[in-house]
Amino acid sequence: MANTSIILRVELAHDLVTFGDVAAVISRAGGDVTSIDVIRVGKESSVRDITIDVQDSIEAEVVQAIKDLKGITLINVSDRTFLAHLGGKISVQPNMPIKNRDDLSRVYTPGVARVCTAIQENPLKAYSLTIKRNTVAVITDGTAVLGLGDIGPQAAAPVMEGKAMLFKQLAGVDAFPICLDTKDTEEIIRTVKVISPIFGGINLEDISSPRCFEIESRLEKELDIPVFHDDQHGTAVVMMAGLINALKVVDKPIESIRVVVNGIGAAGVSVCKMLLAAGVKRLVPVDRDGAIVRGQTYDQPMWQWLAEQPQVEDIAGGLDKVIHGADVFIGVSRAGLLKVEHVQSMANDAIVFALANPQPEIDPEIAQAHVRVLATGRSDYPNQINNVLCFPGLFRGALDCRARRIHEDMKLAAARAIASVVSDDELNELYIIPSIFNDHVVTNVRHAVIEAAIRTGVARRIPPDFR
Ligand SMILES: NC(=O)C1=CN([C@@H]2O[C@H](COP(=O)(O)OP(=O)(O)OC[C@H]3O[C@@H](n4cnc5c(N)ncnc54)[C@H](O)[C@@H]3O)[C@@H](O)[C@H]2O)C=CC1
Ligand SMILES: CC(=O)C(=O)O
Ligand SMILES: [Mg+2]
Repeated sequence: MANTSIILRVELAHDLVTFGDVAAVISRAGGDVTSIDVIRVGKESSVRDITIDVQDSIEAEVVQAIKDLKGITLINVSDRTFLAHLGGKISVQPNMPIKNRDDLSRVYTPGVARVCTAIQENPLKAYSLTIKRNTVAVITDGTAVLGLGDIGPQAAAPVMEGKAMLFKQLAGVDAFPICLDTKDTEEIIRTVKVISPIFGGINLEDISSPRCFEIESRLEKELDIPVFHDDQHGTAVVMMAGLINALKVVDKPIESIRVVVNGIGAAGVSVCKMLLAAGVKRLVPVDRDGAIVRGQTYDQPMWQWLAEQPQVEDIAGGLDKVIHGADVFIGVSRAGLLKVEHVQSMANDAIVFALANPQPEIDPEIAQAHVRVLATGRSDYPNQINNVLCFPGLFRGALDCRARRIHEDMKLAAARAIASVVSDDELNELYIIPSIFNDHVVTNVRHAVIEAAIRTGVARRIPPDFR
């Protein structure tokens, strides 16, 4: 269950109620008081801010319990998550102050004109004389935002701003959120192309499938900067890192396992591709109409591609049937689709990655007792498999070596680099994947990505630490 932190500003009438009464009511209703600030103390009443940790599902009950208390006036309720979003989460900062006319004439007209001309004569100079070398566009159309679905470009913005914050804080990359008010594939492709000159890379985000496949592959062909759909490949990379380590915990070789992937959308297709590239021999992709069966025909080109792969089983049926005997379940679908009976029917030492956000395919509290290794996309449980472990270091590496593109070798190298952050001594059921706050993650991913880019000839620059 998700917890939230709320701040209640209350006035207490001293002759009717004490703070002890208030704390007792909060505790009985299921909240935890984490701090109290005294705002004003008068003879007859006092005003305090009470910060309370509470599960989302009972927030309203806790607030109501306080309202019902005699002698209490509830002045305001603020939610710390909403407070953190006030005014947006990022801003643009100049790299130097403009203090006088001399500065002005250098950073702006007339001085700037000479720099413009230099770039016109040699476009590669854009990398040294503009923000291009360190700037990534985070582009969405708002059609598959987290597990919330098609909520539109404006509502998608807080997620894109969050990604931009993570890019900057974790890897020093300047990322800019761009929320497009169109769902038309051709219009999205054209828009991204025409805004691309200022960017060193394109991170596509939360664009629903199957349009995301066409959009990404066309942009990859038509642009000379890396284009990376994070929900596809970032997820697959981090899933792979977790699986490498989870398989060590259960001591099963990757060639022997049977894997069910639920939800063959953006993330699911890339997860399947990466599993095949890593050596999985028995794969069952499942979407809302049941398993994608080897040899059958599908309208969706990526499903058709999967149905042509020899490692995909020719078993038909829903999750109820195909999950029997599976060693690994990977969910990139929707909340609550994996039932406890499903997990109980899996092979011994089952591995379950329930990655749907914000609510996983199964409640971790319920699943834990029936599996050997459990991971979710959430930060409030152990083993968080989230693409944030990948995209900052991956783009840091791609920008530093001015990679033309990000290909499969670079992704697999990133997966291995993330997995390697957890040493064999540390590895256990509850620690298969490092924390995003582990400094080695970005450093190792960057290094592995640059190495793979140089080895495969897509790097246009050798960074100083590789010379
Ligand atoms: N933990 C992580 O890092 C990440 C998690 N995700 C999560 O994975 C989920 C899917 O994301 P995307 O692939 O971007 O979305 P998407 O919309 O492209 O794909 C979702 C797929 O699930 C399928 N689906 C819906 N109901 C189903 C059912 N009853 N049984 C089987 N499949 C069903 C849909 O038909 C679709 O193909 C979301 O919850 C998202 O938040 C996505 C990216 C990263
Ligand atoms: C984490 C992420 O990118 C998603 O859930 O869509
Ligand atoms: Mg996403």
